[in-house]
Amino acid sequence: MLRLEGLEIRQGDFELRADWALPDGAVCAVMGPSGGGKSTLLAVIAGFLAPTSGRVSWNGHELTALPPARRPISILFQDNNLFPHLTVERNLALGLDPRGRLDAGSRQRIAEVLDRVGLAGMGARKPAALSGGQQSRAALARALLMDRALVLLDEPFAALGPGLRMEMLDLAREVLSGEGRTLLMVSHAPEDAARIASHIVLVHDGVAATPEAAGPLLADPPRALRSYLGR
Ligand SMILES: Nc1ncnc2c1ncn2[C@@H]1O[C@H](COP(=O)(O)OP(=O)(O)OP(=O)(O)O)[C@@H](O)[C@H]1O
Repeated sequence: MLRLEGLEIRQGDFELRADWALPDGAVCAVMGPSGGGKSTLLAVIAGFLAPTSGRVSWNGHELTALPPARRPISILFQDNNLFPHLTVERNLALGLDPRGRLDAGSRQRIAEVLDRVGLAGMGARKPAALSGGQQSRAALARALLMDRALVLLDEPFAALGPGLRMEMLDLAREVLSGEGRTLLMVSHAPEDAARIASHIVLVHDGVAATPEAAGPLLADPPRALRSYLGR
């Protein structure tokens, strides 16, 4: 279980607090106005930014002082973070091993996940030879190979058209949250949350609020969420 205890983040004039836990297996959308602190919250959970005070823990183990690579977390951001000079297979190998070594076993596992995300046979291509949607699939495959219990997604599919975005959200839920992993996803689009989220964290006015069940919250949004949703 992801737990944020007495978390405080300060950057210049900006302040954000959070104090909650997220149930295992949740697909949680992080929503709120621009500049509210959604990406900052994910950066602290991932370990790219240290909080001013408070703790981040996973299943009772404190993560606050651990570097990103030692946290049980994989990350999927909008630019996909695929290395342009490496083949898809090599890019994925980096999800298995920091040096990206390839042996028969890793080749087999990579072929399996490529198949699972609909990219069978495309391992030898470089990212530039893939469409935007296929690049998103490759990044998803790498997150899947990393096999970490918590997956952070920061608007991973924002550059895709609406139909393809929904397809990728469905695929992300299907392949990433299938084995009890917890997903935390920043999104600007309420339809993304309505599509896959079990929970919503509303980030506004300096607070990342306790996760709430997505269905009731979207059906009867509080004022802060209403104005964000444009209702
Ligand atoms: N290094 C920094 N120093 C001071 N303030 C910063 C720094 N980095 C970010 N901020 C501020 O922190 C606040 C939160 O930014 P953040 O990117 O987390 O918001 P967001 O909710 O993800 O926004 P958006 O939806 O526009 O992506 C913003 O007001 C931003 O200006």
